[in-house]
Amino acid sequence: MKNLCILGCTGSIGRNVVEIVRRFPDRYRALVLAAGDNVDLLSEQMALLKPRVVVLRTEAGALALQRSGAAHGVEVLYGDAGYIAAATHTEVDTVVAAIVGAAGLLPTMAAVDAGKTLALANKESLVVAGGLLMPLARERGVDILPVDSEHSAVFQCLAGQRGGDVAKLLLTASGGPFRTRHKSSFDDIRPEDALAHPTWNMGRKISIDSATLMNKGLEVIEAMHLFSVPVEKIDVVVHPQSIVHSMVAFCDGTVMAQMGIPDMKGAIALALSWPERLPLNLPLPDFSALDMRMEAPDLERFPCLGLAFDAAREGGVFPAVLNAANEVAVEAFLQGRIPFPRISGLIAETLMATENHRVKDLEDLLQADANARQTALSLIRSV
Ligand SMILES: NC(=O)C1=CN([C@@H]2O[C@H](COP(=O)(O)OP(=O)(O)OC[C@H]3O[C@@H](n4cnc5c(N)ncnc54)[C@H](OP(=O)(O)O)[C@@H]3O)[C@@H](O)[C@H]2O)C=CC1
Ligand SMILES: CC(=O)[C@@H](O)[C@H](O)COP(=O)(O)O
Ligand SMILES: [Mn+2]
Repeated sequence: MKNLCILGCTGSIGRNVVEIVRRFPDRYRALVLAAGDNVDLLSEQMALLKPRVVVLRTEAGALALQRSGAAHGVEVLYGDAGYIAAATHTEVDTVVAAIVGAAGLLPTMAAVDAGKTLALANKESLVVAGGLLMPLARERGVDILPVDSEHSAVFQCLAGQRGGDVAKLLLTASGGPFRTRHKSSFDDIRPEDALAHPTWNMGRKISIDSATLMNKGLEVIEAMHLFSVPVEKIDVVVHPQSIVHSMVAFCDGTVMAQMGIPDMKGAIALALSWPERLPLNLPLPDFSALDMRMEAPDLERFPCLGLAFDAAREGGVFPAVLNAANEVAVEAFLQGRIPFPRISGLIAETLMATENHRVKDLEDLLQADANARQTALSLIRSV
């Protein structure tokens, strides 16, 4: 039996984890559930899973949960200290990191520091602080098992292989909802258009990231850290059907691909059960009916991907700045405050306004993140 702490239990990934725990109750126990603000869904999950500890983002949320009566006999925590206590709980074996954005960084780092196995969905943690998180994981002997579908694919293709034999990581991208749309109409894109992902059903922030191709850019940086591969050895290939989840090319010309239908339960279950596989029995792709395409990404229409490659090459605090500016820009687009093409413009201008430097420590990164948010916000206000 594995005791889990599910950070971000009320989100798209979190709800899939809850489904898996309910399907395999003899293998997994949700000892800790950590939500953001969704008290109602957390209450429902508590009734089903009977956790021992729950966490909400604010004291008001924690009080609302307590007043509802749903938390009888359950320890209720809140805020940063609550998430960190949850992620380091002595009886937890595996922490599922599925909070969205840089908000997931501190509990993810705390989990690794406490020696917990990490099932990592929160790619922003690695984008912001991969240079600190990976050495800490090595020092603590912690396994980081990727939940992100591309990284799960690469992880599976690399299993049993020698790192020195890897020629390229080939990350697939769906291309998002605007893959074939002409740039001249990008100003007309509404949030609901950008949220309509063609193949995956995901949370709001990552859906917008997929539409700008920033998701793939973040994933390039995530892959660099997870697999200790230089950015020059990572390529992005657009594959609109999302059946090939990613590929690895080896020095002999062999290319290994991992495939399956676009359903996150596959990658989540593997991260929880590795090196075993759970009898999930997801439907197989219908290969005889499939018209699988691959094409190059268009960096002219989707500049976010180029910005992320540049930040990866530059290193220092730039990946953290890229991420912070992107979070601000995506939120502003979702609120209708900026048009779609302005997302990449804001990120580029925030990077240009930042003097890059080597990362000293976590404090330094948090400061770079805060400064970038300020810069991006003031650029929005100045229009
Ligand atoms: N969805 C997917 O298929 C995939 C997601 N990922 C990654 O997984 C992570 C989660 O994505 P996804 O599930 O789509 O996101 P969602 O927006 O669906 O869920 C986000 C979760 O984080 C919680 N949360 C949000 N803000 C905070 C905060 N400030 N403090 C604490 N908790 C917070 C939310 O709580 P509440 O709702 O209660 O407020 C919710 O539980 C992201 O990093 C994403 O890039 C990676 C691959 C695929
Ligand atoms: C499911 C998953 O891992 C997402 O990151 C997905 O890959 C997003 O789709 P895009 O390929 O459109 O970014
Ligand atoms: Mn992905």
